[in-house]
Amino acid sequence: SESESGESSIISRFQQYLKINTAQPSPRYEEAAEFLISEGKRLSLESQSIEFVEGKPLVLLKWEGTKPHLPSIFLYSHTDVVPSEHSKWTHHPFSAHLDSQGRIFARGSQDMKCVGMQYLEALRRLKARNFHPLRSIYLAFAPDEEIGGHDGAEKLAQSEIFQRMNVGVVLDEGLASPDAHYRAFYAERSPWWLVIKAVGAPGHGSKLYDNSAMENLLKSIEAIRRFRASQFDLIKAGFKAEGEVVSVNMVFLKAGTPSPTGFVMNLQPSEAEAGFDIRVPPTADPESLERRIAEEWAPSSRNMSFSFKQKASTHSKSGKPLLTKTDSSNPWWSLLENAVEMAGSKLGKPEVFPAATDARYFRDLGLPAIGFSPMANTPILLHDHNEFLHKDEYLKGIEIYESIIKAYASFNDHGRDGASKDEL
Ligand SMILES: CSCC[C@H](NC(C)=O)C(=O)O
Ligand SMILES: [Zn+2]
Ligand SMILES: [Zn+2]
Repeated sequence: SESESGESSIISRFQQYLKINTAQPSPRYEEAAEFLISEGKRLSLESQSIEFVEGKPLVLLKWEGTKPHLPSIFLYSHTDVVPSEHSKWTHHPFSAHLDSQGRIFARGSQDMKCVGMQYLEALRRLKARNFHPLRSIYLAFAPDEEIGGHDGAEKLAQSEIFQRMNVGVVLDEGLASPDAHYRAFYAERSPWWLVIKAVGAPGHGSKLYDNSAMENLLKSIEAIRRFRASQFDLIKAGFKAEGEVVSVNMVFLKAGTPSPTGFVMNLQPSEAEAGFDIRVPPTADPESLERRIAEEWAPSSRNMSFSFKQKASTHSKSGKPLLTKTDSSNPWWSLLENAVEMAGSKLGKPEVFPAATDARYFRDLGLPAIGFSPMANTPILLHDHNEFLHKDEYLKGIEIYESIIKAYASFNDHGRDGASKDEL
């Protein structure tokens, strides 16, 4: 109806979703699921709420195609958001405040409640225009992306439900673009969360001797910093994009002998630890990085050991790097590019997502997955204070998805995309 398709009701539905506090570590998943299912029903979509893990519903909506045997279109989003420091925001992060400039402030406005609602709004428009998809369209609203996706996307990807969906292509989140081009991601860097530990003889704080735990750890930190600088230099010189180098950042340091007043100042401790968030692009050689860690960063010859808190693989089980093709062998990429152009916009150069998204679970199955959040002319504010999205960008994004979904759901290459599944 006119009232449902008007700008103010579109924005108010977005605000309604944003106001549901789904922040980790205790997201209100039930409330979000209830809202999404009722929205799905208003659009006459088939809906189900799946609890792979109790209390963590994943909402799955379906618009059946007229050729339901063709591989389906899978529109993915996560419902959880990261926590926020309320006092540092100009508007409360769950108020979804619309300011006089048209900006909507909320945690999740960019990451990624915008995308989830834009999918729904695009379907609403397609239905209003009497569009009939050839391929079935699935929408998933999944829990727990922000804490690794193990109880959400990972379980879905491994489920029989997912197999039966016969997915041909996956859309998941991307990043905002400060310029007029939209960004699209064909791969992502794999997180390796490394902890290195040094041990050494304790001793008097005044004594110079070799092989103390602190000295051993510092040698590693120096080597790691040199490597970090070499990678960062490639970006600074313009040779590589952010997602194309190995990033290493120290995220904790743990050493010293505690005392009631702080730390004991004249004792060299016998243990010292440091943690690093490392991100490995799919084009890097993971074995050479592993060797570097074992031989230079945590060599047992220097009384060091290491472990991983997380070590996502850069390659599939069959040994292929986890990346979605962007050349002519992947029709979904050019369909996306064309659909964005049809809607009057442009895509930038294909990129590697610098962090991790749930798309990795679907690429791991051999499926083409594209990271795309239609936010142009927008500062990148995911996980930041005062995350916002301008309402005009949000509305434009709906048109973009309308164009993409129409192209994807109408694409008929006579079943060949099903056969090429293994090639990503
Ligand atoms: C390994 S699960 C953590 C996922 C998180 N994703 C984003 C987009 O911030 C990250 O890359 O740290
Ligand atoms: Zn996200
Ligand atoms: Zn996030």
